[in-house]
Amino acid sequence: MKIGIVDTTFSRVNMGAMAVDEIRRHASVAVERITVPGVKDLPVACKKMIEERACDIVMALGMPGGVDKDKMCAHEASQGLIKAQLMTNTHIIEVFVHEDEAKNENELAWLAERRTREHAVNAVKLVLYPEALVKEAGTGQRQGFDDAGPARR
Ligand SMILES: Cc1nc2c(=O)[nH]c(=O)nc-2n(C[C@H](O)[C@H](O)[C@H](O)CO)c1C
Repeated sequence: MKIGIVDTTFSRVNMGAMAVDEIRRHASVAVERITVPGVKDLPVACKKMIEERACDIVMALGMPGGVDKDKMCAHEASQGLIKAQLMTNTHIIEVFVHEDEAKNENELAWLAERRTREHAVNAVKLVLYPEALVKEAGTGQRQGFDDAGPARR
């Protein structure tokens, strides 16, 4: 079992290091990591992780900036990641933390760490313990900010 981690230098938080650390806390698996400049470089890097480095799942970690051009880049990157998943029949967990989700630098760093770590656990569950995710179905999980919880009537 091997998990790939791809992150970016554009990000203001070392999301890759956090992902590796969290995976190590939950599973004894091989981890491959590479860093690319920005989110639009993630799709091909993730595809290479799957096809050339035999990863069973990959985390794509990125931080889109707050201006319209950044949001466009993030959307394009997202589409590339979906395409890479379909081409390889392999999950790529997209972990994007938009700079404007946070009200200040402190919250940005906190949010990036929490979302990265929670999605790292999701990646481990997807490949090693898929039944654990079935148990969480419909529970309104969120990665980063608080869970929404199940809707009640
Ligand atoms: C405008 C822009 N915005 C972002 C961003 O918000 N977040 C990010 O990670 N990368 C951005 N980039 C860089 C591109 O993703 C990519 O790295 C370059 O176009 C080189 O391929 C660009 C060019």
